[in-house]
Amino acid sequence: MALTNSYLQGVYETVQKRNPNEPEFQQAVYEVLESLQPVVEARPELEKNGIMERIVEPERMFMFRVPWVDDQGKVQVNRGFRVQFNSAIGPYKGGLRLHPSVNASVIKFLGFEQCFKNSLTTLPMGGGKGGSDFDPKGKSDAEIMRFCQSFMTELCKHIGQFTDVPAGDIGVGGREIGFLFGQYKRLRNEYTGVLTGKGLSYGGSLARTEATGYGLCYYMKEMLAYKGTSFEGKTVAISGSGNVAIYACQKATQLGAKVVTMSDSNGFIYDPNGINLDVVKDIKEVKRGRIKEYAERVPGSVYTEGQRPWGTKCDIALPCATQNELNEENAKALIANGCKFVAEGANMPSTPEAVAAFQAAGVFFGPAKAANAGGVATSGLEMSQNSLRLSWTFEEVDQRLHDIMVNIFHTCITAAEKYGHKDNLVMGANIGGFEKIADAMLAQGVC
Ligand SMILES: NC(=O)C1=CN([C@@H]2O[C@H](COP(=O)(O)OP(=O)(O)OC[C@H]3O[C@@H](n4cnc5c(N)ncnc54)[C@H](O)[C@@H]3O)[C@@H](O)[C@H]2O)C=CC1
Ligand SMILES: O=C(O)CCC(=O)C(=O)O
Repeated sequence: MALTNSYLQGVYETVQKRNPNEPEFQQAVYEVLESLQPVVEARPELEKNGIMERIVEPERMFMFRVPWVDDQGKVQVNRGFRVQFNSAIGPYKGGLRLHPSVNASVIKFLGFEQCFKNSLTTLPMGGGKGGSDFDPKGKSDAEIMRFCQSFMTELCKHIGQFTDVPAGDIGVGGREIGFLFGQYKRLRNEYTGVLTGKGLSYGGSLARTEATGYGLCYYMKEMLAYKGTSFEGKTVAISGSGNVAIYACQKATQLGAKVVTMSDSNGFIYDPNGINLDVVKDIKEVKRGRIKEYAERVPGSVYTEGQRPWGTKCDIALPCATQNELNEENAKALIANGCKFVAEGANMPSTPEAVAAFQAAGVFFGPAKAANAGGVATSGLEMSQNSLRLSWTFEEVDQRLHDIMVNIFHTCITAAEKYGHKDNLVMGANIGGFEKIADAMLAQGVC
């Protein structure tokens, strides 16, 4: 599909002019505007009230200096960001990413996507995102702590449990959230649910660690059931070996599939016997090492340097590493190898050309903002538990996560069908996420 609606073309041209040199942000906006064409045509009040012009412009974004001292006593300086994109349906909510590739474009694309994702969960959360170009790779625990404390020293002026609630993303897990929480508490002298993904001893939720990967598999389970099949006996290719990839691998295996690949930014491993997650967790969560060590430890597995896993024969692909990690050529290789189902665990891992290739070949494709919404949904459940001053059991949180993912799938199916694009989950996710935000913006006047 192309962007042919003249109103939306104008909105997109303004985005290009206002955000030059921001390819990821432009890519994310283009896809959403493309999907929303039938909605804008059916609902003239959206144009009259400037909803589209407003929804593509962040409410607020700030950038700040993050100075910290390394283990040699030298001062280092990184750049911090937070975008507070849209608060129509709740306080800003979204993760913090620590990776050298972080810049304004990456943070804005992630914040924009987060608005629609959070809306799909049905929980009251607006969209935000943040991070820094700090590279945690090879840093000591003490360096990570000093960086996190410096980052929070500025961030704490702008967030709060009713304003903006950050969480983890690439490079931010339990260790970092702990350091960030400690510094917020110290500076603000308040003990509140200002972050999610917290440790269980200080207000975290059971199942938040597993939630994005598990949620991805619950979404895929519905995709498979809709087409009359299941995970049982299927071969799955996963990219990444971080939080999302690890728990996607665990749940897919529990549901009867065999996961044969995982990766990191250096290369991928192939294990024809099914990935041994204990080994991956030891490498990635304990030793913080590289995935190639897996092939050194597990007989029969192979490591391929400098490649992604998409040339592997599989029924299901779950990209769980990073944006634009699966291009048109990769999509064609997956299709040629018999892959029939794809759901995105990472944010925007497939390029637009890859998505088009999947859809043209009849591959059932679940986009990130629906398929990986289980993480933020469970963050929403962590916020609920913090407000209630109660903790739910693992089973209770997992059941709620499951039900939310099933509901998101059916929201996508219904929204796509309503606007004449049956089974197009990209259209369904964008439309389903958009309508609640648009209705809230219309109700709240020009703001
Ligand atoms: N953690 C969460 O709850 C959620 C994460 N996501 C998305 O899932 C993806 C993965 O995040 P996490 O697992 O949390 O992060 P993580 O830091 O635990 O793991 C990131 C993984 O991606 C790999 N990676 C990073 N850059 C890469 C590159 N350029 N090429 C290949 N691999 C690369 C890393 O080696 C690692 O395996 C990201 O796109 C993130 O935005 C989406 C929803 C929620
Ligand atoms: O749990 C959260 O608040 C954010 C998760 C996240 O960053 C994402 O959904 O991309």
